[in-house]
Amino acid sequence: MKEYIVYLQGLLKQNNIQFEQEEDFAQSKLNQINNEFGYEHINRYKRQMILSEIGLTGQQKIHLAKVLIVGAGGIGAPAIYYLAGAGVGTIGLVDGDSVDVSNLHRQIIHNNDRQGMNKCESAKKQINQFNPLVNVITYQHHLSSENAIDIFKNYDLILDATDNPATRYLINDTAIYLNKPLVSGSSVGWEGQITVYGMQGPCYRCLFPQCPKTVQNCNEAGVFGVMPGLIGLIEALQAVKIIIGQQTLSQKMILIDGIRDVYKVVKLRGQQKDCIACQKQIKINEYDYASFAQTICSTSIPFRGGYKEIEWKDFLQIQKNDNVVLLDVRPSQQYNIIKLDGFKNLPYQQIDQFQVEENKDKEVYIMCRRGNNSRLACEFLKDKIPNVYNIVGGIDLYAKGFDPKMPLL
Ligand SMILES: Nc1ncnc2c1ncn2[C@@H]1O[C@H](COP(=O)(O)OP(=O)(O)OP(=O)(O)O)[C@@H](O)[C@H]1O
Ligand SMILES: [Zn+2]
Repeated sequence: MKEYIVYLQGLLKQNNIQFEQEEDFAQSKLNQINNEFGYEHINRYKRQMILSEIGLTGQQKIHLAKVLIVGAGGIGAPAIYYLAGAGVGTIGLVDGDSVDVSNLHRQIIHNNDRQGMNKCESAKKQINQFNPLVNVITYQHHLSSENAIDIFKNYDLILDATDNPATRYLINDTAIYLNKPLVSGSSVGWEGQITVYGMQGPCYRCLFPQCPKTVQNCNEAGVFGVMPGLIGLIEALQAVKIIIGQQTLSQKMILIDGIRDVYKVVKLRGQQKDCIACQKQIKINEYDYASFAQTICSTSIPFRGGYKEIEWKDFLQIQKNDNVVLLDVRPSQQYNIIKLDGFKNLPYQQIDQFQVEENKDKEVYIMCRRGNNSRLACEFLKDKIPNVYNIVGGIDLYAKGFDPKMPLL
């Protein structure tokens, strides 16, 4: 009982809730637990309950905990699974996206039959079968500055399992504003990183007051499914350790390089006195997160002239003879997976290797994935070759207009 009261007092303090009679509150929680927590729970969780760090009290804390997971994608999927397996009593899920077949190599809580279904709904269906003792609450829309506080305030701790910097700052600011511990991870390519914000340590803004320019959230980067999987698992581990009062990754970060097998724990700098999130100087519902965290991928290259542009429908009418050169400037990995007849590959990064002398009297048509790098390639060649054309919209637009079944990479 005494241990419970201390734990509950901690929770109340964390959430800035003042209760006159904390003992009464603790007693009512205990009653709730006594009514809810029985043989069924012990049978299911006994293999972890016999661990000295968990025990009956720890398992009951886990049962009482309310954990919010934002994003039911690559990181969220294993986090949801393992937190439900561990017996977290209430799990909230926020995601407005629906299941796509290209998600399934990593988002293992979804399945083939649930393509097109909202991801929270799909995850809830899975958890209901997997562990019916868990109450899953779904928010089937994206988190925004308008709804974040209202959702977060119902939970004890937050997991960031999203993939874009604007949402990362929004989640950080809201969790810090409400004094909720935040477990935050990200993964791209073969890499992943994870830490815990708040809890007297730094927050995301303490570390990155300006949005890092290298942050990418575009699906262009590619990801090996195990990497977000690992990060999601460690997020679940951190969440449970916060609940049972064990040491966590606060002020530390795990960095994983899966292709080189490098696993590092680095120390982070502490909370910053001038951090506007930690100082609670941000009006979350008025803050423009999209402009603050504009990403490289969201920018599109404008047409600045000096070369010509052509639409696919006109390009397809052109006689392809020896005087016509077709260039695909996408990365070679993408070209090797899917290509259009007649196009040769020269990745944009190597455009300076284009044989100008050999081709300067020809018509050169350039395409890429969406029409941005091809514009840059045209800009590079426009003073060297008089007839350079950018094919507007790249192969994505071709697929949409002329071959709807073609996979978009
Ligand atoms: N503001 C937000 N609120 C809730 N969920 C979000 C928000 N922003 C992103 N997400 C979700 O976070 C998840 C991130 O998952 P993941 O990184 O695996 O990428 P994805 O968007 O599912 O896939 P892909 O990038 O291949 O299209 C997605 O399900 C996405 O919908
Ligand atoms: Zn901060």
